Amino acid sequence: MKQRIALIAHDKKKDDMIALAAEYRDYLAGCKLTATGTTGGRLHNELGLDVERMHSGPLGGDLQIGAHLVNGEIDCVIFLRDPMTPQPHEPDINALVRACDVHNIPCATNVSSARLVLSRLREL
Ligand SMILES: O=C(CO)COP(=O)(O)O
Repeated sequence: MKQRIALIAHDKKKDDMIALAAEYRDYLAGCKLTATGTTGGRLHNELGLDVERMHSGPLGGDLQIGAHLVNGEIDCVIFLRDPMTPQPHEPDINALVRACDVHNIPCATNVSSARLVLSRLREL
């Protein structure tokens, strides 16, 4: 079955997300991808990936992804958070990361951990 991966990046981490996704483009193209609105738009426009787009994060996109995850529809979350910038939707961000922990879903929150997770998933 296709791996179902959620991709999310805060604004200052979006270039990192694009570079990361470009590195794993062939693998990701074979996955079922879900993303928050702006992140998903860039992944589609710049890398041609087929991505199901939720609302933008500040408008509830993290919560939508969290709901999919709770329903058992997400296998892995790559969430490049910006630890240096306060976010208006901090409670939503925490809720998504918490949902990953509650449901034991891998959640990579920086590029190094994302590379480890994606490299391993690619081998499965
Ligand atoms: O804010 C975000 C995650 O918390 C990301 O949302 P966007 O991808 O819409 O910028």
